[in-house]
Amino acid sequence: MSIERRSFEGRLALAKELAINVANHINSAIEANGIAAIAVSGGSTPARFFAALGKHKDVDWSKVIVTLVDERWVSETSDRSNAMLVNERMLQGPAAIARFLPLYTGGQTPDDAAIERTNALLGDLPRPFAAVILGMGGDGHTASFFPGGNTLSKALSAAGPALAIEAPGAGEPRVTLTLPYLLDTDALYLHIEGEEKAQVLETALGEGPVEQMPIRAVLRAGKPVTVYWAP
Ligand SMILES: O=C1O[C@H](COP(=O)(O)O)[C@@H](O)[C@H](O)[C@H]1O
Repeated sequence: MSIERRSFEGRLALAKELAINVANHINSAIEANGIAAIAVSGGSTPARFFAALGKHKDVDWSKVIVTLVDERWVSETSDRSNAMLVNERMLQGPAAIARFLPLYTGGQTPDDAAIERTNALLGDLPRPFAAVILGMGGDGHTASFFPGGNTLSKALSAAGPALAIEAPGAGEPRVTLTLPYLLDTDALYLHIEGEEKAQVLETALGEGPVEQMPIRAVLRAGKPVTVYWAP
């Protein structure tokens, strides 16, 4: 495992520092390739980080593509939508001109046709990502790699880009980028907050099956991961 840990006294300080680092990765990718893509997580944790990143005036946001590592299969007007969080918190001010590629592409369920639409959209992404920022749930899921996921094994091994997944703890059906697709990135971060998640990470770093705590697939992939944590 190649894991660097960075701990902060407060969540705002973490958000600002993570935003500086991600902005630097974006700028390096733009300098090298003229364009940069990042994949971000949803849920509740990234809100402060999104706000901090979106304020960066040193980024040429017209050359940035933002997508999600995973999405709940709900419309962008739902308060469960990860896209809504990105739009409301990050894609404001300087970052409003960035291009956003959603994973939810309409319809009741992420059936084959819907995932085909998602994958067609993702075809516009430059590779590798400039940065991928993962989160983690209290059950050890990351992206939508949930314990008990009906397509978990494929999600952890397929080239991707995206596939549908359902799991008892996931709420709605979901779409997730696959692990190999996410690992094709210049920089990989895991952003977690709170004592409970610190404990979950400790457990995940120990021995045990990936199926029980799918975050282990990331931690064991051999790709350097920087963990950002604040209480
Ligand atoms: O459902 C999800 O949960 C995880 C963790 O979210 P948090 O609310 O505990 O921060 C998130 O990383 C993932 O993107 C999201 O879809």
